[in-house]
Amino acid sequence: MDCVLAPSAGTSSSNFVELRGGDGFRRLGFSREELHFGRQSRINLVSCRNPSQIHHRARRPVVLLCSQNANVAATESTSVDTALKSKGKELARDLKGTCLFLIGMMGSGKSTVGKHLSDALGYYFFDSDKLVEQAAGGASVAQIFKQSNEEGFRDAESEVLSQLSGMYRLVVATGGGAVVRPQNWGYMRHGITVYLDVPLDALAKRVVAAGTEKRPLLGEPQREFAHEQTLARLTKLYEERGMAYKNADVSVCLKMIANEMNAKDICELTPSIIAVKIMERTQELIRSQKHYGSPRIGLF
Ligand SMILES: Nc1ncnc2c1ncn2[C@@H]1O[C@H](COP(=O)(O)OP(=O)(O)O)[C@@H](O)[C@H]1O
Ligand SMILES: O=C(O)C1=C[C@@H](OP(=O)(O)O)[C@@H](O)[C@H](O)C1
Repeated sequence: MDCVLAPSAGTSSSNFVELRGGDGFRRLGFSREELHFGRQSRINLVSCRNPSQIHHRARRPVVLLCSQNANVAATESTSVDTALKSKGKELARDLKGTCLFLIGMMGSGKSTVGKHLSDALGYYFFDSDKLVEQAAGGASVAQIFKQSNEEGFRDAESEVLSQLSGMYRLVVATGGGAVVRPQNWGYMRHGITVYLDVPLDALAKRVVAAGTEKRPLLGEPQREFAHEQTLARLTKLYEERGMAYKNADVSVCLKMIANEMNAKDICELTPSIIAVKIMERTQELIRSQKHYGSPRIGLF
């Protein structure tokens, strides 16, 4: 189904989110309650059938894929699938609608793992880069960097995170650099932040394989030195941001998981396995916080 995240027509003070399917809003039957918006949120759900009526500082409405029902490839073993489902049900009960914000370096798997996670939890999945692109009228992240510099991209990213922070039952894949702005932590702290800690060498392999053109901060490496040059860029970025990632509520270190599972390499850790590990660690956090009393769980 498509999801439109956009401010309300004609006013700048109140925003809204609309979920709609190909057959229209009503048919899918989403209600304010089903979308689980916070009462204090600036975002109000309204029913609007014509997104072209929506204006926001002359930007087009944000249209994104909301992949709660997306087909996550069913290529993994039944036991992992079973663990994913049962852990998902358990954790969803504990979370009480609290959102999960995935943070980590480019290529750490925030989007890939996030979709499995949202599927297991029965949550909606949002990719903040995609929202930023939609807000910019469909321009790619690379184009936005060119047109508005990194600062312009970061402003749009903060705006998206600000809007998402008022919602419930979301898994959000943030951009790798979202952690550098303190204000973004204020937004993400409405939910639980989960750091995907992946070795830099593996990140370099993944992003080179996926193509670096979608990630402008990696530049344009020469083909024959793509791995080395990308690794060098990632290492520099990590030196600048590594400490920020450590602020996450939950850290999932792939090397540690591989050790625990006696896996030879982190390559053996499929997105589903990682999603299960994230849910286990998040459940531990919630259960320990219940003991001390957490202001962030159970708002919903
Ligand atoms: N657990 C994994 N094992 C192998 N490849 C992965 C894994 N997670 C992600 N990838 C791959 O790495 C690349 C980057 O993943 P992506 O989810 O886009 O990362 P991010 O959203 O953190 O930038 C993609 O090509 C994806 O298929
Ligand atoms: O690390 C970063 O600063 C960035 C990461 C990218 O997202 P991914 O982490 O999804 O690749 C994207 O937001 C942009 O290219 C900047």
